[in-house]
Amino acid sequence: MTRPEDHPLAPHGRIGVLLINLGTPDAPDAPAVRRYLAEFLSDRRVVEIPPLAWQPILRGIILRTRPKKSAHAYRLVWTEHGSPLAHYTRAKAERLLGAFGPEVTVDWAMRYGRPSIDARLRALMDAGCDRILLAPMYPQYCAATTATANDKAFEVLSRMRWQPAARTLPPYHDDPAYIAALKASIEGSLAKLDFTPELILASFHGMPERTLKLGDPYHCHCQKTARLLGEALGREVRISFQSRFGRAKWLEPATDAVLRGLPGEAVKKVAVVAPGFSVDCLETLEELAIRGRETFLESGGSDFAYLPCLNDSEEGLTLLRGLLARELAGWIAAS
Ligand SMILES: C=CC1=C(C)c2cc3[nH]c(cc4nc(cc5[nH]c(cc1n2)c(C)c5CCC(=O)O)C(CCC(=O)O)=C4C)c(C)c3C=C
Ligand SMILES: [Fe+2]
Ligand SMILES: [Fe+2]
Repeated sequence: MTRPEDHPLAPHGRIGVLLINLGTPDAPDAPAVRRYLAEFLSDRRVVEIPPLAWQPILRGIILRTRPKKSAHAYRLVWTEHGSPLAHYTRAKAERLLGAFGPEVTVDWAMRYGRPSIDARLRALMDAGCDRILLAPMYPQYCAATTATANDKAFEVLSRMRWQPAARTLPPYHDDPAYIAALKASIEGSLAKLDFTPELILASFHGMPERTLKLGDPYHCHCQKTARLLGEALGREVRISFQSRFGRAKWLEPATDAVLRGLPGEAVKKVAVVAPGFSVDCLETLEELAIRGRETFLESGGSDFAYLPCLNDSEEGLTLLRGLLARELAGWIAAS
């Protein structure tokens, strides 16, 4: 492995930024989804059941039944560039290359699946980086997302004799720049609709309710984002939680139940947004834009729109540039 002092392009060391997202299967078929789910659902930050009790359920039931069903859902959203989650995450990294000057390189990795955090951290070091900003792509902190991404990166570093310096991007759920980016993106999308929604529903990924009682700030972060977004837009933004998994009680209200109930409250026209997802993925494009629409229209709604995530839009990139520049400021000034 090349070390900073012998890298031909970077005699004084370079700075790396690693955008980290959740991960996604390599292909929309059952074997690839099974490999992905086996890694994801074996993470003790995600499923907090002791492995002796959980692994038999995971291997015996879930990994036998879910991959086929999920692969079908993935096929509905798969693009010519592959999985939307990977495509947009890569696009963000590519479009940020050069944004912080010649000393800073930007790369991307996935917590589960490929490209792995291990491989991309080593690639950054091979390119001469001796300072690395780890940037989990989650506005709201959650142990099941933010913490496990950082854990994995530090686990990789823990095996190195000579580590780079590392820091992590904090959550940005209430950052004015994030709220402003959401507002601009949502207003742009609303302007293109051929109907006027009576309500904006902000759907966040769910979590077991127990994690709230154990002190995870995720639920509070989501509530604050939704409140600030409503204030910025000057209209009601209702919150809900999607993607329930397993039998435990999850955060409520559930997105599908809210969509089913809205027409009964005389809300017939709805726009759904997913501010917790930095990029569109299975959970937004299939669960919200396809199944959510069906649920709402079958329940008596007349008009439904799913508004896209920030993805690699100008608003999204301006936000990310600002967030990352703030973390890099000390390093760039010093190097
Ligand atoms: C115990 C199970 C799960 C917890 C806890 C969980 C938390 C959580 N997840 C995200 C973001 C994403 N999840 C995605 C897919 C997905 N999530 C779970 C389960 C839990 N998530 C499963 C089983 C799956 C796979 C799909 C399926 O079989 O239903 C994705 C999309 C990935 C993609 O490839 O597009 C995202 C993104 C957050 C933010 C979160 C906690 C806050
Ligand atoms: Fe999830
Ligand atoms: Fe889902």
